[in-house]
Amino acid sequence: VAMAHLVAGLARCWCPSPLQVINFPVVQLHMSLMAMRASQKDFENAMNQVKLLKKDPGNEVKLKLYALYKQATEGPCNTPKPGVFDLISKAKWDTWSALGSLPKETARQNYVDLVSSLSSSSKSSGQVEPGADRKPPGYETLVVTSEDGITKIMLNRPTKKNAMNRQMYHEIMLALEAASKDDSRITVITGNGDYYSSGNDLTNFTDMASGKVEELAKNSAILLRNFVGCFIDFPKPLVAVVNGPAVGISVTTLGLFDAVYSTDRATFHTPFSHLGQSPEGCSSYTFPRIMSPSKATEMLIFGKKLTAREACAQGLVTEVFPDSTFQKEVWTRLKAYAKLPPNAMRISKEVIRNKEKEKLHAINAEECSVLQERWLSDECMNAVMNFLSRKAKL
Ligand SMILES: CCCCC/C=C/CC(=O)SCCNC(=O)CCNC(=O)[C@H](O)C(C)(C)COP(=O)(O)OP(=O)(O)OC[C@H]1O[C@@H](n2cnc3c(N)ncnc32)[C@H](O)[C@@H]1OP(=O)(O)O
Repeated sequence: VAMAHLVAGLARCWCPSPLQVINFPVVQLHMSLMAMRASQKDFENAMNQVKLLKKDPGNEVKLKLYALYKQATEGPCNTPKPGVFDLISKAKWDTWSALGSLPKETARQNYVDLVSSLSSSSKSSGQVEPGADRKPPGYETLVVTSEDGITKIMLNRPTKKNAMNRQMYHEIMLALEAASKDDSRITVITGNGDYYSSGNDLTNFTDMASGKVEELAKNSAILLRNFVGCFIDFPKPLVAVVNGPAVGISVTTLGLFDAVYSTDRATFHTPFSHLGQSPEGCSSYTFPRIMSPSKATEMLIFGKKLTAREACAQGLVTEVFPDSTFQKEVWTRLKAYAKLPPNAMRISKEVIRNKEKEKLHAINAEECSVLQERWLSDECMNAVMNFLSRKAKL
């Protein structure tokens, strides 16, 4: 349901008309192509053409259209930043704000050009296909359940070792938002299959090899910042049930959980240097504090892989359990914890987290902006290409 809300919300946000719907009638489109300087009339035409697009252009394009429309009509973003859990408004605000001081005329031209490119790639057959672009409700990359006072968010791409693709980042944010408001007392993140998660899905970077790499890097940095922001702000006790090896962002974000229970089969590593990347998930701040600066360096710079017992000795993991009894022991304990008074748990978390919330958000912003540059480096692109061409296992 939350996913449906986001999709519907974004479907509304890219076009000024409140009547905009997700399905588009199939209509032959007539374009004012390649106008060097878009007039107000061109702009109005483009707004009308947007409503006639046959194919849903996807959320990123809709956000871009929204931002360009706002910039063209109102100028630079001048509204207060929405809260981190107001996902749709925040995504819209971020995209508009990213346009900086782009002149109104240029934004108008870019809007017209973008609509033009969408329209020319939109096939027209003269028939309406009801429901063709409608997404089914629910999560595609997660299984989310709630019982015994515990909401369990299970990463569910076991054949890809639960690598986090863009869809999964968005769905985790939505699931956390929903869990923050449901009547559960504890929220758990775990993985399906033999891995907790192999971290960022490296195919997220495939598009960087072609076309608008700067734009993709910028959008990825915004997505990452919002994603990590949800962990910083999550108001209830958040527990990781680490059912197997964890890599990259699935390790760094552990520093933002309230407890981390691990099977003795799990390993933990962050191969950032191997990938030409740099730390994220606030790990540049949390890891040196949790471990010691030099132990954090071994992980974050040299990519040292820790066993579960080593990670526990370093303070990253709360407790390690034998794999054979892991699930039974952990869930028995969590069910007992979930009987504790919910308000007391929430308030205690608030007292602990509030001391450094602002700092964590600042660290998150800085890490994302450094990464945005890193993603464009040869070191990063070569490492990703190596993985995708199966030359290297990390
Ligand atoms: C929006 C952008 C935000 C960016 C945030 C940045 C985060 C930084 C990080 O997270 S860095 C960490 C990135 N992760 C990795 O580098 C891990 C890469 N994967 C591996 O090294 C290995 O796959 C493995 C060690 C995790 C597992 O090896 P194993 O041999 O046991 O299994 P396979 O390699 O055969 O994997 C099975 C299939 O899963 C696919 N896969 C696994 N991990 C990833 C991944 N991270 N990205 C994309 N795909 C992944 C793998 O390709 C296999 O798929 P196939 O069966 O179709 O070949």
